[in-house]
Amino acid sequence: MKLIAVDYTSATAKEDFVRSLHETGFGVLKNHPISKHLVSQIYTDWQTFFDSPEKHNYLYNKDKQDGYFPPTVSETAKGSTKKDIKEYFHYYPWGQCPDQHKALLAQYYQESNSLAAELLAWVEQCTPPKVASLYSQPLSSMIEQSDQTLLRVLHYPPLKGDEELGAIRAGAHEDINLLTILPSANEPGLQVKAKDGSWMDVPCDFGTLIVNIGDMLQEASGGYFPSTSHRVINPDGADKTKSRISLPLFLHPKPEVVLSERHTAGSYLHERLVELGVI
Ligand SMILES: O=C(O)CCC(=O)C(=O)O
Ligand SMILES: [Fe+2]
Repeated sequence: MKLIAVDYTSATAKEDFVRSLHETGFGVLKNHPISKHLVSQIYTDWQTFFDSPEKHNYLYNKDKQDGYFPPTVSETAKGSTKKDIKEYFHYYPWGQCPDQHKALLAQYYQESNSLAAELLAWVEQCTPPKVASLYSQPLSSMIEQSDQTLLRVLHYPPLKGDEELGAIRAGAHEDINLLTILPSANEPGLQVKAKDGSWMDVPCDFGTLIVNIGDMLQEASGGYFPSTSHRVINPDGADKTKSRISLPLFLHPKPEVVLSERHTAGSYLHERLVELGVI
C-alpha cells in the first residue's frame, strides 16, 4: 500500500481520491483550497494557548464535549491501557472558545467544512450503486445543518522522559465520524496501518491534506469504505523537545441520522465516547 498525493485540481481528482479512500481508508490531497497561511497561524496561536495556564479556565463540558481536555483526561485508545500523551481543545461554533483565539478557528472551521462537504459529495458520486443503496439518505444530506462536526486542536507536548512506559502520542485507533480532514501537522509522527499489519508513515509535507474514513462511513457503506487504524508515534532525538500541533476536523452527521440497522449517529457516538473514557 502506498499513499500518493492526488492533485485536487486534476481532471481525475475525484475518481483517484475516492479510489484511494476505498482501497486504503486514506486519501492525500495537494493543491487544495485550504490556506497554508491560515493553518500555520493557528498552529502558532494555539501553541500560546497550550503554554498558558489560562487553558484550565476552559475545561471541557462532559455532556457537550466542547472545551479543553487536559493530559490527565486525554483519551485511551480502544483496546489500549495507556493514556495518549496529548492535550486538546474541542471547538464547535456553539461551544466555549477564548475570544483571542476564536476568529481564526471560526474561519478555519467554515473553510474546512466547505471542503469536507465537497469531498463527501465526491465520495457519494463515486460510490457503486449497490453500496449507495445501503445509505439511508444521501451522504451529503446527513451533514446538512449538523452542529456535531468537531474541530480539534491537538497539542502533543515535548517528551520529558517521565512518560508511562509504552505510552505514545496517540495510540492506534479508528476515527468515529464520517470523514476526517487533517492538514499536515508541524511535525511528523502520523502512521497508518497497512493491510499486512505494518505501519506506514503518512506523507507530511506541509500543505498536503490527509483525509480518512471514520467508523460511521464504514458502517453506512457496509465496509466498502474502510475505517483504517492510525496512530501518532513518539519522536526521537532532538525532535523530543518539540511540541507537535495538529488540527483534525471530524465531520459528523446529525444525531438522528440512521447509519445502519444497528446504529444512529447519536447512539454510535455515545457508545464510542464511553469506550474512550471521556464521558
Ligand atoms: O495528530 C494527528 O496527526 C492525528 C490525530 C488523530 O488521529 C485524532 O485525533 O483522531
Ligand atoms: Fe484519528
